[in-house]
Amino acid sequence: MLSVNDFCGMVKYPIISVDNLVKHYGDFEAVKGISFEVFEGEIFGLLGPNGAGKTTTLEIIETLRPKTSGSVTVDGFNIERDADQIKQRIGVQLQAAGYYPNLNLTELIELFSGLYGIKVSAHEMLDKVALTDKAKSKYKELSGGQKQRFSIATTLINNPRIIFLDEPTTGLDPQARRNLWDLIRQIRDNGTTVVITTHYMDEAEELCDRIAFVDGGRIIGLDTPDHFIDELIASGFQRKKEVKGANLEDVFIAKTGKEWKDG
Ligand SMILES: Nc1ncnc2c1ncn2[C@@H]1O[C@H](COP(=O)(O)OP(=O)(O)OP(=O)(O)O)[C@@H](O)[C@H]1O
Repeated sequence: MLSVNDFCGMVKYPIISVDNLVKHYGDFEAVKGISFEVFEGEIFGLLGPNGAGKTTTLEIIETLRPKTSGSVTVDGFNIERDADQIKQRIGVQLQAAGYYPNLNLTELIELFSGLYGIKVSAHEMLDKVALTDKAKSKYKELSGGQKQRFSIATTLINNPRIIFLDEPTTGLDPQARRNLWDLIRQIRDNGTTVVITTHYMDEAEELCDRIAFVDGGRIIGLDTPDHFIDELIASGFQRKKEVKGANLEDVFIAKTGKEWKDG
């Protein structure tokens, strides 16, 4: 039966629930009892400085690292009891070091799909990330932006419900970053929930539907970027200097264009 909320389009299914999660590395408490939910179909950002505990939290949710205490469910499955079901439903961006140097992109996609025990069209996967013209290239021959796009393609092979991207735009130039944001939005719009970590404030503001600020192993705020900013302004905050309606990056993009420059 449909609820009133269904008619308003307001029903939000918590596809990830993290409750009082704690992680110790020896005597050091890296994650100090954090709780949050990620809703189906959103881009959710964990935003914070180096060492805040973002990657640790992500790896526990991905079932790649054991927790110390607390509970985590992913699409209704428990990270300890149902790790296999969770792995089938998620896509995780792999580290570059994991790619076989002598295989081309088509062969790598075929290899990964074989590991999942499924058959996908390598051309279709590369098309999703605008890399069909690099189908015969080796990973090491790609630019930074192309490498990131390829690694995002590998997260989509098993048609996951959720993908996890750990600092996906680090080291990219402005065009490549903006193009990657477009790609991530497109993935969200096609129905996949996206969880990203970043320490770039502009990236979180531009890309994320909701963000959790993580600092020293704790969540110190969770909201939409708009609400965070409105709340700060309502509290009387004013920038010291009037900010111009554009910045140097906008000038650069306007002068150089926004097409795939790295291809
Ligand atoms: N395997 C480990 N053994 C011991 N300490 C660790 C380990 N992994 C991470 N830490 C520590 O836990 C804390 C959180 O690390 P984590 O990588 O989760 O942070 P982060 O927010 O992802 O940072 P970054 O943005 O630098 O990736 C850091 O102080 C880090 O040194």
